[in-house]
Amino acid sequence: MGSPELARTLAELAHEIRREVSVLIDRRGRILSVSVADAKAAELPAIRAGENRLAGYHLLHAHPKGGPLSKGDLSALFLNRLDAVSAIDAKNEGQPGPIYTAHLTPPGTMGEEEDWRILPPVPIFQIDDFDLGAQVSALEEEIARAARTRESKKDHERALLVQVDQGEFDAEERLDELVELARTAGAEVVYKELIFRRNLKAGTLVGAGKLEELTSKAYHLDADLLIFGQELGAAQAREIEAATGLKVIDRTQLILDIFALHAQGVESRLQVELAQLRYMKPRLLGAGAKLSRIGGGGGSAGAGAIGTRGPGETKLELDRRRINDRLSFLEKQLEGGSLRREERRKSRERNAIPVVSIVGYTNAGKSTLLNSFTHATDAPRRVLAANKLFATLRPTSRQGFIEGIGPVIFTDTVGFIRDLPKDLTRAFRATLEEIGDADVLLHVVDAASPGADTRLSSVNRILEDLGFLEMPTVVALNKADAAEPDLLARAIDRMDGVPVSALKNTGIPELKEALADAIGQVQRQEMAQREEAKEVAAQYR
Ligand SMILES: Nc1nc2c(ncn2[C@@H]2O[C@H](COP(=O)(O)OP(=O)(O)OP(=O)(O)O)[C@@H](O)[C@H]2O)c(=O)[nH]1
Ligand SMILES: [Mg+2]
Repeated sequence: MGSPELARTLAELAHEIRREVSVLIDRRGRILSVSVADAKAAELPAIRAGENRLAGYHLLHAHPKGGPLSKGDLSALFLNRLDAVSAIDAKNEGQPGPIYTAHLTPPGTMGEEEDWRILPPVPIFQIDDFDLGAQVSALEEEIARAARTRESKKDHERALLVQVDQGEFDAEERLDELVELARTAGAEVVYKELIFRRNLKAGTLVGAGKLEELTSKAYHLDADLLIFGQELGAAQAREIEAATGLKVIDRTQLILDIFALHAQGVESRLQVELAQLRYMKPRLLGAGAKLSRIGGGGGSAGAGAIGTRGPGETKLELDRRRINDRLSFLEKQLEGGSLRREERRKSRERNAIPVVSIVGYTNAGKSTLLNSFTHATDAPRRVLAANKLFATLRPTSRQGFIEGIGPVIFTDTVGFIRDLPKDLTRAFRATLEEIGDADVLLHVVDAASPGADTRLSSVNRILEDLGFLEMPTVVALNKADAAEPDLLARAIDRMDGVPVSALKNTGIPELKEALADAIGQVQRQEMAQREEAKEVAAQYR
């Protein structure tokens, strides 16, 4: 690890020019570079992406001010996966003082100790005594072993989740929702954190120090995916990737990904692809830069990696030159779709059979309720209901029956979510507009999970955007079986809803009664309007 002569020369030089001096030494003792800079700014070769090894270099440097290893030295060690970093104390007129050395600790040791181990300082003449080589090979062996275990058990990408709390009242809920989204996308959440920050940092959102902490967490928890609950700008995502070496995606990408996984039918696939391309387009510009991935497990960039999935079997086409062509093709295709829908709408006799649109937050139990309404508990009539977000993407209609009304068509719709990505709202607008064809809306609320009120208002906000807030609406407080009784009682009061359990089939008759009332009212109104029109017509005859 360098010779006493080299150490002495460095100390003299640092003292003379009053700057830090660094040299990079490879494992055969050859000096690769010399820089007048501290460890963080020293010139270092790029890390070999995806390799489960150390960099193979030892950074030796002299501090004119003296003292042990600084925070900057240690993070340079960590972030660059150096074999070791050493600092020579040069404050004594260029006479080299003790040498401080640190090397990394093996991954998976979080909580027990730091990311690095600082060895006891040694006087310069003992510099040849330590066998850094043995230390380093032991460490590399351990890193490789961890990587092998990881490869063998890895069917899920392991992810760190970060939600920035800017003082929103529902920050905690947002983090929980992010966990659900990540889980639905097939990630294994190994760490989550709510980071309080009133002001976001332009480049890194959470600041360089926090990113370092997260990099360290990822190293020890063997994760290579970092998911942000905030939308990241293209430049921001790249900066965070560069700083952490992790694959970085945001909530929007995660949602797009889930939609891509669940999209069924030609039209939803086109809609999802359109939304994905619109979102990806600015992010592909300038994304050619090679990223170093610390701890990257090799396979993670393969087929089906989170954040790169396309709808159905098609992998998301990332060729920038073809994006524009594809975008206009998709837009044209979807335009055709909405025209066809328009015609269908016109040709259909205006609701000879009343239509109830089931709307609500994702995972509220809309599909389960549809099944329970239409007694479709057996395949193949059963609609997919699953404890995953956005299980339903395509509107499905089933005929049911309501006492006093007769046959009724129930339509299941795509679930809503707070801050639905703009591109997705746009893409699904045509689908969502079908909600407006209904006579009555059935708004399903999950009354058993915390935050029912916020979810109810998020849904109402989207309905308002679509112009459907004024439609006659019945609120169902679902999952009554799992709800805290007094919380449920309060929710009934506040939201004026009917408690039901779609799963246990309780409260269904009462809910149908409420729907019958609402439909009856709509029918009476329509009847009155028709009568009025007839009278007006009669006057002019
Ligand atoms: N305990 C309980 N769980 C329910 C009830 N209704 C639905 N669930 C569960 O909630 C989860 C979501 O149900 P879905 O019917 O798929 O919800 P959804 O609203 O259609 O969801 P998306 O289509 O993803 O928007 C499933 O795991 C259901 O089993 C209920 O009354 N009680
Ligand atoms: Mg559903």
